[in-house]
Amino acid sequence: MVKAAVLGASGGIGQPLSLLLKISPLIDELALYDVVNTPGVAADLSHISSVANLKGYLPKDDGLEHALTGADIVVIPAGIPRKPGMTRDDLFKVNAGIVQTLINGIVKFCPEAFILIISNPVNSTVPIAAEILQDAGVFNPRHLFGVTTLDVVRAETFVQEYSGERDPSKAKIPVVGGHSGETIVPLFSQANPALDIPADKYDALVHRVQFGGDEVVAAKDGTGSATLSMAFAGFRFAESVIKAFKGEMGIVEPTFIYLPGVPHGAAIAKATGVDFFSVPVELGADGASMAIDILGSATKKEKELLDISIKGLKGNIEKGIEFVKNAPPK
Ligand SMILES: NC(=O)c1ccc[n+]([C@@H]2O[C@H](COP(=O)([O-])OP(=O)(O)OC[C@H]3O[C@@H](n4cnc5c(N)ncnc54)[C@H](O)[C@@H]3O)[C@@H](O)[C@H]2O)c1
Ligand SMILES: O=C(O)C[C@H](O)C(=O)O
Repeated sequence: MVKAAVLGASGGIGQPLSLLLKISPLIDELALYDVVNTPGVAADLSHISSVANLKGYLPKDDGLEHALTGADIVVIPAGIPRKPGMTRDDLFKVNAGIVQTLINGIVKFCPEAFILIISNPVNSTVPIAAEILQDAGVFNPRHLFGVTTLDVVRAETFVQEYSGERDPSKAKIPVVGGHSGETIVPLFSQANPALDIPADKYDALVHRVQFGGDEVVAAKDGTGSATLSMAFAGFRFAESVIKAFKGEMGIVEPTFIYLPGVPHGAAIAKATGVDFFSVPVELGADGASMAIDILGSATKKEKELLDISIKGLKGNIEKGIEFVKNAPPK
């Protein structure tokens, strides 16, 4: 039996993500929580003739407690999205508090669940979650993931003309670092199968992966950011976590983790100087079973990109940790 919960289930990401989870045969029970509209979203999705038994919850009547109790996996797309002209860091003020509230709920009602954080800025919201879980004495770094799969999905899509794959997802391209602008680093040199990117196209391709989110924000013209592609990416990552939990071997996904708490991660933390970083991670029944160090094989150009990424990430991570340290005592 697998129970999944979506927090922020009525939103632009939450609704299509909940649809994908509802039709997945891997999930037996699905709980949808949001501060608004979950009765309608749940009523609608509950008519779909698929395996998952689905219920919607609001904050009233202990909704968060009911949504989270017994959950094996919690996916969090709650929080405000960007508008043109904003950075993901501009979302911190509002979203840090939302993530704090929801992680406090997880501490109380399902501290052993896998936690998948989509809410931006991921570079800071994941450290916020880690710090809260740590303070509560329930932090299992193998169970906490910042979802950076959309960066991988974009890289696969944008290199299709060079990968020659009819199905772009067949090209495995590790994307490492963080999830905002220059902290995102596609390692095209590590693609499998190998790519032949013309030298004069390389910089534009890297830039497109790093700033793909801005393309969508601009096109949506003030009405939000990526929702449908993110639902696809969030579902792909959640499905990988669940498949590994159920015993499937050999699943590897890049994800933003607390490196010192995951086997083989401490060496990467030492080499980069940051504790939180997205790297390819082997998933197992207990979550992140091993961080895979591919940074040493990066090209000179990729190492320059990594240096820029690390510089940016340090401030984002520190900001998340400080937020929890300075939070008023509960
Ligand atoms: N990690 C990524 O790659 C990635 C990609 C796209 C978007 N995002 C981020 O995901 C977040 C959500 O984006 P969206 O487009 O779905 O936004 P949205 O505004 O459409 O939906 C957010 C939902 O969160 C709900 N919410 C707010 N506070 C809540 C709380 N305390 N508890 C439960 N639910 C709450 C809202 O009611 C709303 O339904 C944003 O922060 C966005 O930047 C991340
Ligand atoms: O760009 C955004 O703000 C949303 C998301 O992080 C994305 O990469 O599309």
